[in-house]
Amino acid sequence: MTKLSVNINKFATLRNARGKNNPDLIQVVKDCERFGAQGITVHPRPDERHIRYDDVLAIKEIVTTEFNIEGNPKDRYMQLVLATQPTQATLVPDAEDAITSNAGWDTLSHQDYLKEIIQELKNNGIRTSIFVDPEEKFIEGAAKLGTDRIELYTEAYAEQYSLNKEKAIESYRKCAILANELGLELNAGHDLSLENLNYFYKNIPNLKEVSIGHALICDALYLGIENTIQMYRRQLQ
Ligand SMILES: CC(=O)[C@@H](O)[C@H](O)COP(=O)(O)O
Ligand SMILES: NCC(=O)COP(=O)(O)O
Repeated sequence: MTKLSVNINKFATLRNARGKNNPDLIQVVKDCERFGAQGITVHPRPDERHIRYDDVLAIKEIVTTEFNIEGNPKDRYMQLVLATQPTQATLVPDAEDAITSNAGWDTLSHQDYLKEIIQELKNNGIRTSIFVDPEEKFIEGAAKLGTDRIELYTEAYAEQYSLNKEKAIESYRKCAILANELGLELNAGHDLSLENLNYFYKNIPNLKEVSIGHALICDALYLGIENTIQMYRRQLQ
């Protein structure tokens, strides 16, 4: 089964626009889970422009599915993750001023750094995932880090899907097969949508989880959040 983890960052963007508490993220988490989300993802950024660090601690108190915290494992992220004890920490090498995540790890040149962080997270019982571009050398590098999972960064797939979906999936499928052979579990995310999700799911073996936010929230504006979550779940069948 491939689990759908709903990234709720964009609900927080909307809340922050008025500086009050509408929508209430605690209610959002409860409702997303009730409507079929099998996980909740957040990606707090240093400027707290959407999810805030104190949101993360509050969500942990009520989340009943898998809780996934994404971010660059600098001191503040590590303190937050260790205090929160989520199901999974997804490490993303994004710059402080990045509009959104825009690259995966070079798992070869950051071996020692990542190994140490992964070990610390695993010593605390937290599952780890490493955000990577679909390049075989980075999958091989990830397999030496001791991480439980990798998350394939799907922006390039999403971008190319409408032009040539067979070509768009090629490198992802190769990397997924390699990850399976090397004993790495597999997640995927970024710009997955109702348009491109099912083809990805059908072509990627043993996909454990997709985390989806931006497109899902945009769809929900038209289709409603309950219906939208159900529609995304159906793409994973
Ligand atoms: C790690 C990743 O793929 C990103 O998609 C991220 O979770 C989204 O972050 P923003 O919501 O800040 O764009
Ligand atoms: N890890 C990807 C994620 O959480 C959501 O990415 P997006 O759907 O907002 O692009």
